[in-house]
Formats: sequence, structure tokens, C-alpha cells
Amino acid sequence: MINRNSDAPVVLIVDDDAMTRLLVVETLEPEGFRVEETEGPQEGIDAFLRHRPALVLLDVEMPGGDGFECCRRLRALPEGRLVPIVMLTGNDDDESIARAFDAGATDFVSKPMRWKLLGYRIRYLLRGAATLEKLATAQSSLTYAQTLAHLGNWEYQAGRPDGYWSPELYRILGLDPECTPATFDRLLQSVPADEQPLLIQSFTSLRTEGTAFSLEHRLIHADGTEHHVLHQAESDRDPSRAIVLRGIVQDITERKMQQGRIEYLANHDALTGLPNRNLLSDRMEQAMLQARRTRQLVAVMLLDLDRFKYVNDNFGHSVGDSLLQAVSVRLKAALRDGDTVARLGGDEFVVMLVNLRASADAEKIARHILGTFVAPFALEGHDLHMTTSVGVSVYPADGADAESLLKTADAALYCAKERGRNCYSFYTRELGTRVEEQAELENALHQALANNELELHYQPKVDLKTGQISGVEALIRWRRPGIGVIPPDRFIPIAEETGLILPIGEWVLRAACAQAVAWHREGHPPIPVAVNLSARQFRQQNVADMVRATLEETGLAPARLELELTESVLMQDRNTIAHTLRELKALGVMLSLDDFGTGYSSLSYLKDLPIDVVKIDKSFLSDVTTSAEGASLTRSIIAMAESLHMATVAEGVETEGQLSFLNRHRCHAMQGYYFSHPVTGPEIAEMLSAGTELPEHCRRRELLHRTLLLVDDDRSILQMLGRSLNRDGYEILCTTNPDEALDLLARHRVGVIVSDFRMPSLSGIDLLQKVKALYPDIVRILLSGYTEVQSITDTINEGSVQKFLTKPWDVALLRQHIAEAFQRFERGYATVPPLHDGKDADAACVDVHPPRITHIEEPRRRGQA
Ligand SMILES: Nc1nc2c(ncn2[C@@H]2O[C@@H]3COP(=O)(O)O[C@H]4[C@@H](O)[C@H](n5cnc6c(=O)[nH]c(N)nc65)O[C@@H]4COP(=O)(O)O[C@H]3[C@H]2O)c(=O)[nH]1
Repeated sequence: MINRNSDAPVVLIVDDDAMTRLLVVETLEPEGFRVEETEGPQEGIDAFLRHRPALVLLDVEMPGGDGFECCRRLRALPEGRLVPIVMLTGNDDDESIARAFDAGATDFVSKPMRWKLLGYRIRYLLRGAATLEKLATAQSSLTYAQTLAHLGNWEYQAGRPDGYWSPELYRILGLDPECTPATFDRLLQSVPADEQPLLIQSFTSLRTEGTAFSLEHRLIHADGTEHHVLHQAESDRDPSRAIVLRGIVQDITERKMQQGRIEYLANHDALTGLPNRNLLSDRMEQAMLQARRTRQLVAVMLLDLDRFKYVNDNFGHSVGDSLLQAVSVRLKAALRDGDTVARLGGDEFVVMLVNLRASADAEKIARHILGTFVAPFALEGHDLHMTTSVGVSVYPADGADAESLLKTADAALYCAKERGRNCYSFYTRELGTRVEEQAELENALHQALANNELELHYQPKVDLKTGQISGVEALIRWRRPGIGVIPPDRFIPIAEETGLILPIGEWVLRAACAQAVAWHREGHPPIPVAVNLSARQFRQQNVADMVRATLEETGLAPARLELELTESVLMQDRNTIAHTLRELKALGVMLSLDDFGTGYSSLSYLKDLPIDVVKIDKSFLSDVTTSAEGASLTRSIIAMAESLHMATVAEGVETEGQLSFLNRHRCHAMQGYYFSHPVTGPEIAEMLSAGTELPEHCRRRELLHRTLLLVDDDRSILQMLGRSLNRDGYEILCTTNPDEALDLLARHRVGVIVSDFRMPSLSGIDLLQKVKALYPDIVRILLSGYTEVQSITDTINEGSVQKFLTKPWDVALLRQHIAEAFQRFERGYATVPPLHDGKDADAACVDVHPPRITHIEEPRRRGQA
């Protein structure tokens, strides 16, 4: 019977004896085997390759060759390594058996054989072969896996110095298995000296007490490189009850490096390499712990670069990035080793100072930090002058944990910025309360628009020539239920910061336009309404689109809308802003520059922008009648605007003196409490109906009459002077008090002042010096006795006095000099040239003739005997 079952295990019989082959077939096929037969060694090898038998029965003596040699050749084949080969031998002698095993045979059977047992024997051998194959597969998988995992292993028997190291362990150590004994001492040699004691101790406990260990330590590879390994070991007893120690050594160098990299990235800022918020918090907690123990202080400084956004917008992000890197280098260089500089993101840095004894130490360092910004940063061909604001909080007084310390430092930073930047502020309790209030305000502001809590007031602007209302400015108010009206200065900055200014700004624009249309519909003359736009609106919205849509929606003529921008708007990217302003101009609206003089706008920049009106900030107006500087700045702004063909509106006009000053210098319009506070829409309507306007004497007049101011503490002299001059048609103002004289000058357009030399409260020279500074166009005459001439020579030479009259006077000559003085004033008035680039008007309008002395000889020049 021939077994053709293809799944049946194949047995190859190689024997020249046909009878033996037949008996094998007859015996095995009924047992479920398939038998392939060949007669000689070479055919046997060919059949082996063809049929891949599960087992080979091989005769020892064949005519075609020796069975031992055939066995050897079969074993040499890759496919023949593990196949059971059973030698069939007629010689049951020891030598043949030994030769058979030597040639690689698995077993032998002596002829004549017991055929009945052959099947059992073959099955047994096949089971053994299968187990061996599985073992070999498992072994190679294990080796492969160990290589992949860089996992080596070792084994020692207690009491024996030599043991076993796997190939991978040799590879990890970089050692040659052929010439390196697998001893524990050799393993130890590869461990750096500082880590050897730990390993020895662990190994000893394992050996003596059976305590398993798991350690990470370093190993020095044979090539000298340092590797990190995870080393784990435990002990066991083998079947003979001997103690066996087994361990694995895994090379985790790569994982360690990646872990290190991940940890670095998680704790450092990628741009500057400085610690980030994460690491900073850790360090802060540690520093506070230590400070508690040593009773010292920790200071946290929060830094924000002033105008960093301007650098980014105008010089590009790569310059911005280089700047941040340069700042981090300077900050690190400014501090001690134990201190920390971290970057929180953007242009925010934190400096943490440890081991401080007093807050004053932190103050010194804060000053030092400001000092490190003095030198410009030379970056990509630009010299950037940067400053920073610093908020400081101190542990333990200002916070018990990292988060609260950063919060209080932030509050202090806010205060430093409010103080004008480029300075530092320490946190105080009052500041904290203010910050909390701010936070509360911020929450409430989110609801304000939805709850209809916002409203608009309007402040009239008045034309100084006609005295009539020429427009209004819309000013927002927040009426908080249960609290009252909150002024915009308190909530607009918050709205700016949070972005709420965008919806609020849109609402203001719509409400103001609608109100202007409503006034017109009620029959009032069409007056323009001005609306403030914030810098953030320009950055984040398409302002031109929004304005166009609002004009369409409300039906307001574009010429009746004025948009007020602050200088901070102009500090944004030049090209973008110029483009937006041109788009707005193309719509037909008016553009005015608010709070002019408080920012950084330069004349050359302004002249390229389509600005119609410059608003002079109220901070200049406040001291315009008392401070030479205030007066000079305001004059300069008016003159500059005039030269650029822009109109001027002065804000915050509260007194007649300020108004007179503005008229004298030909400002176009005013806005301020002197005329009206901001009022409601209906109140504006009432003012328009009533034709409310500036009183006649407050308007700008061209030269109508000559006003003369006489100042003398002696009333009788004043009367005599008045009598001498009253025929000439002057408006004569008299006062015995120099302070009152300044007030009169502020309120009246005086052309000539005559002042006595000796007065108890202020000398005539001091008064005229002030007049020169405040009103350089007024012609200044000093009145004195003969004997005083010598002492006032220098003053005359300095130019504070332009004419000099002596007492008693010749009436005709007095009249003549006063008339000449007025002619001179009027000449100057008619030719006041526009001022350029902030130059003071003095040089232009003061006639610097040598002083003329009436009645006596010329005073002697400085240095003359
Ligand atoms: N001391 C004094 N002050 C005077 C006088 N005349 C007017 N003022 C005040 O000066 C401010 C003029 O407005 P601003 O410079 O545009 O300054 C405004 C403006 O920058 C901002 N603001 C107001 N409304 C809005 C708005 O709707 N949107 C935006 N973005 N900002 C607004 O808030 C600032 C303050 O507004 P207000 O508190 O209404 O304060 C107003 C006004 O009430 C005066 O004679 N003396």
C-alpha cells in the first residue's frame, strides 16, 4: 500500500538492499508515513533536497559510497542541520556506532531489525526533532529580541567566579567573547569607579540574602564611550538546589538622551534657552523652601520690554527674536550664579533672586537691570534703544507660592508701566487691592454692553473765531447699576487689553453717528461728531470697512464724522497705518490726532499722513499761562500744525487765560470745561437750540485795539501814567500787583507792558523776564529812577527789557515811546512766522534792537567801566 497523503511525514530510505527498502515501506506506510526510496548516497542527497524528508534512514555500506560520508554531507546542508538521521548498520560494533554519531547521526539501528518497533522509534525521534527545532527557533528569536532591545543577560552560580554572558551583553560592553572571561570582576571593571560600590553592595545582597536589585548606572564601553544601563537581577535555585544568580543589563543610553531632550524642552524656552515657566516654578518653590529655612528673602522680578511690539512690527520678527536673545544674554550676565533668569513667553522675562537679606538688595539689582538696557542693542544693522519695566515682589511678604508671587509681581509691573515705563515698582498691598478691583471691573465689563450699561456723552468743540459750536466729541460712560458712572480712563484700558474694545468701539461709532443724524433731523445745523478709535481697533479690525458700513447703516454724511486717533495708532506698522488712513480719507471722513505731543510722532512722519486736525493735549494747556515750557510747547504745536495745513483744537481749556493764550497764538478751536463739560445728547440739542456760544471777548480777534498794561505798586504813579496816555486811545489795564499782572496778561491781548522796577513782591525785572518767556511778542518797558539804572544794566543786555523809561517822565516823549512800542508789537504780530520742528518762537518774534533808554544815556555794556 502506497501512502500518498501529502501531509504524511516523509521518511527517506537510502539503502542498496531492495529487500530492506521494501520492508521499510511495508512497515511504515501503514503507520501513516510516506516513504521515498533511493539506492546510493548521491541519489540519497538529491532525493533529500527534492523531498525534504522529516527523517532519513541511511545504510552504512553501499556500493556507491560510504553512509557515514553521506550523513556528514547531509548535515552540512542548511536544510539538514536538524533532521534526524538514523544509520542502518549490520555491524553492531562500538566503532561503527561511534563513527555514526561522529558523522552527525541521530541514532542507529542494527540489522536485522525488529520491524515492528521501527515505527515507534521513528515517531519518538520525530517528536524530539520537533522539540529541538522549536527550541532553536525560540533561541534565535530571543537573541534577535535581545539585540533589538539592547538587552544582555548574565548568569552565575553561587560560589563560582565564572559565569555566562549573552552575546548582547558582550556587545553592550564592547568586549570580545573569545578572550573575555564572563566574571563579575570583569563586569565591574566596566562600571565607573563612583558607581562600583553600589553595584558591589547590590550584588552581595543578592548572593547572600537573595535580595533582587534594579539599578540604573553607567558603563564604560571598550571604545571609551559612556553608556547608561538598566541592571536588574534576582536569585533562584536550579534543579540541583544550587543558588543561581541571573541578571539582565539593558543599554538605555538612547532613551536617556531622549528623556533628557524631552525634559529640556519641557523646561526651557526654545528661543533663548532660558528656563520656562515650568522650571521657574520648580526653582521658585525650592528657593522659597530654602528661604524659609534660612529666614532669607526671595525676590521675583517680572520684566516687560517697553515697545517691543514696535520693534517687531517695524523691523520684523527676526530682529525681534534676536533682541529677545540679546536681552537674555544681558540679563544672565547681570546676575549671580544662583539667581535665575526665565522667559515666560513674548517679551516677558522673570528674574528670581535668592538669598536676599533685605528688599533693598533687590532694589539695587532692579536698578542694575535697568542699567543693562542703556547701551543700544546692535542687531542686524540697527541700533535699537530699548527699555524695560520691572515689577518686583518679595517672598514671604508678597506671596507664599510661585503663582501668587508672579501675580503680585505682575501687579507691580502694571504700576511701573503706569508710571511711564523704564522704571521698577515694588508690590504693595494697595496695589493688590487695585488689581483685584481691576479684575472685578473686567468681569463686569464683559456684561456691560449686553446689559445696555454703556452710554455716550458729548463735549462741544467751539470755533474760536465765531464762538459757535463747531462739533462734538463722543465720550463713553459706563453706568454700573448700584455703583454709578465709571469714567472711560478706568475701563477703556481694560477693554483694550481684553479685546472688548472691538465690540465697544463698534457700538460707540454706531451710536454717535445715529445721534448726529438725529440732531440734524430735529432741525439743528449739521455738526460733525468725533469718535475715538483705539490702537487695537486698527490692529485687529478692518476699520475702513467698519466705518463705511456704519455710515451706510446710520445715513450720516461722511464729512460729518471725525475719527480721533491717538499717537499709539501711528506707532503701528507705518505702511499699513498709512494705507488705512488713506482708505478712511477716501471715504470722506475727517481724521484728527488726539493727545498730540504726548507720544513719539515726529513731524516728518506726520506730514506723510492725511491728518486734518491736531488736538493739543490738555496736559500742555494746564500750565500754559504760568510756565514758559508749557507755553512754548503749545505755541510750537500750533505753529507746526499750521505749517502742515492742519487745524488745531485745544483740549481741556478751563480758564479765560488759557483761551486768551490760544487766541493770541491763533488756535482754531477749543474744547473744555470753560465752555462745557461733556453732556448728554439732549443737552447738546438744547445748547444748539439756544445758540450757546463763547462770549465775544473770548473769541479770536484780529488786532482791534491796543492794550497797554501798567504795573506799579504806587497807585499814584499808575494814575499819572494813565492820565499821560489816555488821549492815545489805548485800552489801559493797571495793577499794583505783579501776580495779578500775569493774570491780566493771560486774559487780555496786551501789546505793551510798562512795569515799575522796585515792587515789594516781585521786581519789575523778574516780572518782565517771565513775560518774555510766556509772551515773547509783548514789548516790555521798565520804569525806574535814575539811580537804579546801573544795577539793571545786565538785565537790559540779556534782553528781558526792550525799553527803559525813567521817572519823572516827559509826557510827550513817553507817548512817543509807547506808540513806537505798539508799532513794534504790531509789526511782530503781523509777521509771526510759523514755527518748524519744535523751535521756539522767541527768536522769530522778539525784536532784538539794542535797548533804548529814554531821558538818560545808554546804559553801559557788560564789562565797561
Ligand atoms: N481736566 C479736564 N478734562 C477735560 C476738560 N474737557 C474735557 N475733558 C476730558 O478730557 C477727555 C478728552 O477726551 P480724550 O482726550 O479723547 O480722552 C478720552 C479718550 O482717550 C478715552 N475715551 C473716551 N471715550 C472713548 C471711546 O468711545 N472710545 C475710546 N477708544 N476711547 C474713549 O477716554 C479718555 C478720557 O475721557 P473722559 O474721561 O471723557 O475725558 C475727556 C473729557 O471729559 C477740561 O476742561 N479739563
